[in-house]
This record gives sequence, C-alpha cells and structure tokens, in this order.
Amino acid sequence: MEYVIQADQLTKKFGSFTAVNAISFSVKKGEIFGFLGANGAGKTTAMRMLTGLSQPTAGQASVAGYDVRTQPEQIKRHIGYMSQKFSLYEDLTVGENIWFFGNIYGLSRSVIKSKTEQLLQELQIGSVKKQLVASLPLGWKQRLAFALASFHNPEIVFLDEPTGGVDPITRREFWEMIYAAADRGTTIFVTTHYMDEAEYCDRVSIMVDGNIAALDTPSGLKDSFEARSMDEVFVKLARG
Ligand SMILES: Nc1ncnc2c1ncn2[C@@H]1O[C@H](COP(=O)(O)OP(=O)(O)OP(=O)(O)O)[C@@H](O)[C@H]1O
Repeated sequence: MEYVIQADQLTKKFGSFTAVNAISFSVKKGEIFGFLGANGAGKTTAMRMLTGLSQPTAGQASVAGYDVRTQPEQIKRHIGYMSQKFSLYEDLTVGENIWFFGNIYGLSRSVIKSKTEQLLQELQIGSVKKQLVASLPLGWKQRLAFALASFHNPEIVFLDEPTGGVDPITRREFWEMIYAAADRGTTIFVTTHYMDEAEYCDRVSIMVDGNIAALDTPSGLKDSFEARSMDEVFVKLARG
C-alpha cells in the first residue's frame, strides 16, 4: 500500500491552547480523503501543517514522501492547494489567471499554451477566456480554481471548503472534477461542511476539539454510529 500522507502524533499549540492534538492517520495514493469537523475543530490548522505553511509543535508528518518539518519547500512543489478564499485574481481575465499560475509553477510558454487549451476545453469555458474572473458565476470560479491548483499535475491536491456557497447541483459538478483527478491517480484531501460531499469521499475523518474522533468509510461510520446519514454521524459525534 502506497501512502502519500502520513501523520504521526501531529500537534499544534498556540500558547497553552492545543488546536491540533497529536493526530495520526494515513492517506493512500488516489484516495479521496474527507477531513471534517465543526468550526474551530482544527482542520485548517492541520491542513496548514500538512501543506508546509506552518510548523508543527510536536509530532511529525510526511507528504508526498517529504517531511513537513524539514522539507516544506519540496512539499509545496508536489502539492496543489485551494484555500477557502481561492487564489484567483478577480481583476484578471480567465486567460491571464491561467498564465499567471503557469508562470508561478515555472512551466514553459509552450506547455502553458497547450495546457491552457486543454483546460478551457475540459471546463467548457473557452467562451469566457477573455472575461474578467469577477464576472463568472461562483461555481465556475471554483472549478477554475481547482483546475489551477492541479495545473502542475501535483500528487496531492488539498481543498479547504472548495464548494462554499453553491447549490448541490453545482457541488456535484465540482465533484465530477475531483473524481476525474482521483481516477488519474491524484490524491484528494478535502475539508467540507456539506454532508452530501462527505458521502462522496472514500474515507472520512471527523475532528472534534483538535482530536480525530472517528475515521472510516462513510458506510463504516454510519454502521458504527447506527446512523442513517453522515449528518447523523456528525451530530452524534459533535454532541459527544
Ligand atoms: N494563529 C492562531 N493563534 C491562536 N489560535 C488560533 C490560531 N489559528 C487558529 N487558532 C485557533 O485554533 C482553533 C482551530 O482553528 P482552525 O481554523 O484550525 O479550525 P477549523 O476546523 O479549520 O475551523 P473552520 O471550519 O472555521 O475553518 C480555533 O479555536 C482557532 O481559534
């Protein structure tokens, strides 16, 4: 079994407050791993450590084979990251955003050009290439942000609440892109508040107050909590 994320007793304290409390888990290559928890449970803090943006206080983790403590720069080159406030430039056109990201990732002009055409075709947004990103519907922006987080073919893509504020059908369209990426072997690590999305994951971990309180497949979790839906699992866990 090839694990692309391994966390061992990973911990983050802010002063005397423990935001992430010695969490341990592994994620397999090509897996869609859901990282759930109520507001303030510690998801973003854990994700920032895994993406090399923040140093752990204790414990360790490896991501794409690199150590989060000593090799954060290598990690950043091997992952994609889509944050809650995704990183598109609203005042640039779709085409300009694609060029901008291609340059950041250090891709050559010819590679950017061919990948741009491919991306516009896949997303079916060729008609808006010259439009400002600000003018696009939110669902389109989210799909573009995901495509750009994956533009350099990273091994793992981290998504922090990628589908906030859109309806279930638009979320479903976004998830079609996630499935396609996972089919190509990309590992997906995704935080979400939406329980329909939790059902789409291969495995789900649920954080409560800095701890991983449960981790299993959606059906395994429903069985062990005698719940009919992930919503019910979540409520039972959050209530303790
Ligand atoms: N830089 C910081 N300094 C002090 N406390 C922090 C800092 N960053 C986060 N925290 C605290 O750590 C806890 C976990 O925050 P975190 O943002 O990781 O939660 P979350 O699960 O991602 O929540 P959300 O769903 O709201 O994004 C919160 O109580 C938060 O106030």
